[in-house]
Amino acid sequence: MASPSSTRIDLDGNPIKPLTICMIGAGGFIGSHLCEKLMSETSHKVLALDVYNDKIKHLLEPESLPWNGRIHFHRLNIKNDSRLEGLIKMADLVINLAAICTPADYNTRPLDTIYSNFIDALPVVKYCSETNKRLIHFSTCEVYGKTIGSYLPKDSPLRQDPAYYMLKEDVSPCIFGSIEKQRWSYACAKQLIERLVYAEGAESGLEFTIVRPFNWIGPRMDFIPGIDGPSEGVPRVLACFSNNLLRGEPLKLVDGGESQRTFVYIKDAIEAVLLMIENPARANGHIFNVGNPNNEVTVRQLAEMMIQVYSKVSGTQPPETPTIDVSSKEFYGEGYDDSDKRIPDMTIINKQLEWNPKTSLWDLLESTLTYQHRTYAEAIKKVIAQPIAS
Ligand SMILES: NC(=O)c1ccc[n+]([C@@H]2O[C@H](COP(=O)([O-])OP(=O)(O)OC[C@H]3O[C@@H](n4cnc5c(N)ncnc54)[C@H](O)[C@@H]3O)[C@@H](O)[C@H]2O)c1
Ligand SMILES: O=c1ccn([C@@H]2O[C@H](COP(=O)(O)OP(=O)(O)O[C@H]3OC[C@@H](O)[C@H](O)[C@H]3O)[C@@H](O)[C@H]2O)c(=O)[nH]1
Repeated sequence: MASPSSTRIDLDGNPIKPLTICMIGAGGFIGSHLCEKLMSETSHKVLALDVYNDKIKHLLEPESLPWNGRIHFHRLNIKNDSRLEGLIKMADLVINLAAICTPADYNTRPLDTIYSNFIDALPVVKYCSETNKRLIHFSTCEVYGKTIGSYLPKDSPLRQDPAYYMLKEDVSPCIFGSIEKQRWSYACAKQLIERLVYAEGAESGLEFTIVRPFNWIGPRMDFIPGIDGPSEGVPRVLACFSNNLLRGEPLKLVDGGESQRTFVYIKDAIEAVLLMIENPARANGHIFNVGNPNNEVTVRQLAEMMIQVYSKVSGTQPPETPTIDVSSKEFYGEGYDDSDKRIPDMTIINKQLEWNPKTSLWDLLESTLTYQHRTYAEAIKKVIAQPIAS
């Protein structure tokens, strides 16, 4: 690990000046890993904005930590807090991570989803544009929606042709379902804010980078229902399956678990974000896919792998019925729809930032499920042992 005090060098051999970064949504999954990286390996300062700070508490206290004074937490909701503009003005760079980004919310709370991903992000773009601050905005791979190939007949040989499924930033269309499929409220709001950021770049000279994460996973992702989140809450798939494994329940496969995803380890992905932060000349004006095209599985295969890995790291037997099928209507409610397949094209990020992911799916699941077991197994045991209130 590089010492924060040693001068860091960018990809073109120039020394990197310490920055003040205004990170909005710093208390979330990605934000917590990014703060950790910035504190342990760089000299940059972070103004960390969020409604919650549980996931970065270990960085904020005790005062004796080597990065004391380089990270300051500001508890605020960007919807309605006048301090936002002043904090952006204090920074050299703004990173916006704040969003509602759990699929269970997209069709059940579409208004909150659209407001969070579009309306609430507007002032951030506006202040950055007005005060000439560089912006790294977090979008999503969901802006691609479904692949072109998904509209071909099931047995069409063209489905094997990458031209029909590979997702390219500067070429692929954004294909969403009908308006009544409210699943796409999130993707559509993210697409519009991307277009706005891009237009501010074109018309007002905003220096921006847009990140499209492809299923980043790892420790601290979302919550375990009934332990550090609501009992009835539905997090993203890693936390759903972790919860099932911790409780010894079958893993639920939505619509047969046929959808395909590529998963990237959070620590690999954070390396890419650090390259963007420290190489503005190479990152500005670009939209980057950040994912691991080599880690593709169906959701069913992901479940099978997680069952095997969890059994290994916890020393427990897999559940007798390892998986069950549930309909999407039963699991997510009316208006759910899904992306069929998500393989990121890596040409642009390879060329601009020389970044490639390193960690295999098996290895990233092993370290993540070891963390899940250590963090939650005892708490789950206690909850299960409690008599149900009559
Ligand atoms: N994790 C992934 O694989 C993934 C994939 C695609 C896109 N993204 C995008 O990356 C970003 C971060 O995702 P994450 O996985 O860390 O999610 P997360 O939910 O863990 O983090 C988001 C953080 O933003 C905060 N936040 C939300 N609204 C806020 C508001 N109004 N004011 C202040 N803080 C607010 C939340 O409290 C939370 O801590 C999101 O924009 C998401 O859409 C993530
Ligand atoms: O218990 C579960 C949970 C989820 N799933 C399925 O697993 C797949 C992945 O689900 P996730 O919860 O990780 O969410 P998705 O990959 O669909 O979308 C995510 O990707 C990009 C980001 O912008 C967001 O974080 C989120 O929208 C979906 O096909 C979902 O239907 C299950 O089969 N069982």
